[in-house]
Amino acid sequence: MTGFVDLRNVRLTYGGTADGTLALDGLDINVKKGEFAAVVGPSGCGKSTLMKLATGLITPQEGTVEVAEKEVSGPVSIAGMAFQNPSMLPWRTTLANVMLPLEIVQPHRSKLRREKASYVARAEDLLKLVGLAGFGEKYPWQLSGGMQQRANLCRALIHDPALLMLDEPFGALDAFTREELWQVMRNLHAEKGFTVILVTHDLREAVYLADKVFVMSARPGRIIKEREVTFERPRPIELTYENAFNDIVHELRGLIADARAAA
Ligand SMILES: Nc1ncnc2c1ncn2[C@@H]1O[C@H](COP(=O)(O)OP(=O)(O)OP(=O)(O)O)[C@@H](O)[C@H]1O
Repeated sequence: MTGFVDLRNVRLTYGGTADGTLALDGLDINVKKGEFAAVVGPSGCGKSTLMKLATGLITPQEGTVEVAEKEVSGPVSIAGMAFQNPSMLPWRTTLANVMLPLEIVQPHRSKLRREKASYVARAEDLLKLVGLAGFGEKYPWQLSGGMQQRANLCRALIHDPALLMLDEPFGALDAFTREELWQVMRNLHAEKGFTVILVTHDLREAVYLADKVFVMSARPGRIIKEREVTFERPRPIELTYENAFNDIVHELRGLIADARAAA
């Protein structure tokens, strides 16, 4: 069965095939529509490269990349992205930052001027969903790191993407704020039903949020394990202190330790 995001037998070398860096080799990954997938693996194994391939920022030398049953040959407009650094524009209010993609992505770009009020309402609804109701007129530098990352998630979702790509979005936050943001992410996914691929070094984060965790080998990266996580949703944060949860975290930790040792 083809998935919503489907990479097959992908090989990607940076900087020329002869003397470049072979980042991925023989990588297969299949994420179904609406699924929350997490990708974990040793440092430098090619996780961000996988994200760049799935969003069409780079193309592989070998293999195929399909999103929504279409071969990817350029930037994927149905994807929203959020990274570790929210990089909000300091001269724009939070609301104006959240609305930025609408000025770029079609069909919103053409409709923005005419339908401004409904787009503003959409942005305000998103801010409310992540707990930032009333903060739209503040500037990013008036927000805490956790609040900026909440706004960053809104910006990634403002054009209603079918696919959300998250690359270490909670990595720079303290442990408590991170757990709050996990719950925000859990609620957004339940409410909107988009497909998610989350790259993370935090195995607890992967197991808490994902339906399926993909474990990568050391570079050149490929998928060495696909681990289903079947805990009932919505998942309470207390789940992360239960034995069944920690057993999966330890299992993943063991796989990554072995992958590092084999490198
Ligand atoms: N633009 C580039 N040019 C050359 N080499 C690159 C480029 N981007 C990444 N690489 C190399 O490709 C390999 C995979 O990098 P990538 O960033 O995908 O790994 P990662 O798993 O996301 O890393 P980390 O866990 O440290 O965030 C690394 O060896 C990296 O140095």
